[in-house]
Amino acid sequence: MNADVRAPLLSCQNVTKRFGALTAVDALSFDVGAGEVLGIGGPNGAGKTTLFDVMSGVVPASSGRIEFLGQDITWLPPYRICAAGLARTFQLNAAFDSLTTLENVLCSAYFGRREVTLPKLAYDRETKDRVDGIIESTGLASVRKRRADSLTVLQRKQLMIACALATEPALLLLDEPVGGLNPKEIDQTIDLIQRVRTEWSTTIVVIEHVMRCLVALCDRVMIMHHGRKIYEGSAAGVGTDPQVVEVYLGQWAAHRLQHLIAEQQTHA
Ligand SMILES: Nc1ncnc2c1ncn2[C@@H]1O[C@H](COP(=O)(O)OP(=O)(O)OP(=O)(O)O)[C@@H](O)[C@H]1O
Repeated sequence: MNADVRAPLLSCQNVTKRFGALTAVDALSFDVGAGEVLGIGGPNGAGKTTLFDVMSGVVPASSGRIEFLGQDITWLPPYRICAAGLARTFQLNAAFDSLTTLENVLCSAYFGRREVTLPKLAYDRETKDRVDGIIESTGLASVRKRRADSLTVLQRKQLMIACALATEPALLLLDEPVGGLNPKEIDQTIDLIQRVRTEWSTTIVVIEHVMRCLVALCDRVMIMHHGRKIYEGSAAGVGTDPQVVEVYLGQWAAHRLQHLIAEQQTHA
């Protein structure tokens, strides 16, 4: 798919985030086209999660502008950004531990799209059915009545995706969705993200260190270093970019990535 022909769903222009003297995100500009999957990689501390924090309103930008669906969302609080259709997951578990899987996803469906007043919490039949469908699709049906703090690492990651989907996002930000998972679980999660893209028509930006995940999922990859973009292009080009190999992958991982891409092209 050619991302260039699509109107941008999200546009980041010179986005900067400073923590005191440290510039975690440094005048970063990029677009995300409707329907595409953009992968973000880069060394630890490159500013990837901070970028998600700024995009989702968790921390305010120091400067720059973020447009989503034609609206300036740069200074909006997280709940308004979520209500506008931009949802995210976190590297670490971010569910309500004492609530069940079902209750967590219902809460997201209820609070994610509207400005509602506590303590009112009422779900209509349509919402309940939609939530049941999401729980089924994300692989959580067998644990729908289990408390979140009793779930496995994979299930907790699935729960974060389920909660995000319950807000009906146009854009979903996934922060290391396969971090800490074993190879079989990684395959399951790649399959889930592919289904999120096709079945929910969701545009996705995914931060990941696991290169085979980025290769399997992404139309385009951006690599960050010291808060800046050092590469933007195909996943296939990542392993041959001298600066990316130097500061991030190293020769061994770059070689493995090239091998993986060659294998994928053979089977395509
Ligand atoms: N709240 C904060 N206060 C001060 N410094 C912060 C804060 N959050 C992040 N940083 C710093 O900003 C830089 C970027 O961190 P960030 O977590 O965005 O990197 P990352 O690319 O996501 O790394 P990783 O791959 O390890 O998750 C790091 O130097 C980090 O220590």
